[in-house]
Amino acid sequence: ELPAGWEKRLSRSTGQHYYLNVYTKESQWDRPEKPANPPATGNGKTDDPEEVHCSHILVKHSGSRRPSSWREQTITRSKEEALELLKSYREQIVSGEATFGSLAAKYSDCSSAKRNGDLGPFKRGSMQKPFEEAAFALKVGELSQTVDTDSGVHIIYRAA
Ligand SMILES: N=C(N)NCCC[C@H](NC(=O)[C@@H]1CCC/C1=C/[C@H](COP(=O)(O)O)NC=O)C(N)=O
Repeated sequence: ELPAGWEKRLSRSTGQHYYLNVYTKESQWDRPEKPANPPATGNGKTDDPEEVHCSHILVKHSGSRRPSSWREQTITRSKEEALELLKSYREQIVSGEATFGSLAAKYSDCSSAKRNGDLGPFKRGSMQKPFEEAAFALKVGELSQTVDTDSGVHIIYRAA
């Protein structure tokens, strides 16, 4: 009996059997011992990855380390206001009313807004700790809750 989430297939080229992870579509020759991770939201990748590829929406506030951005010369909103804004963006994304990228492009106080919030792939050690911890805890395809850094408050989407 195969562990859950795997299928036994026959390779036409070699006539050998191989095993297909029905969630990630990855295949392997060796018979799997562990059940395949059923995806919670993304493709179930939860092992601590070498690097992650994330996008974020940053809303700065008066306590930000650099209370200025392409959007606003001097940012004076309070942290509470910033959190309210971010929560409304998160609700719009979760409800499907708006896409992450479109809200990042319009409202993110980070220069990555020009790339729909995309930060590209990064390893541990490049972002501020709270951001890194939240990003590396996400599954692929998952959206974080609000995250606090010296830059302001963020929501993070893990693309890969
Ligand atoms: N490796 C990549 N892609 N870029 C280098 C990022 C450097 C890193 N940045 C951050 O940690 C903040 C929080 C997450 C994203 C980010 C973006 C900040 C936010 O805006 P700021 O507070 O700087 O005005 N803008 C750029 O750096 C840091 N160690 O300060």
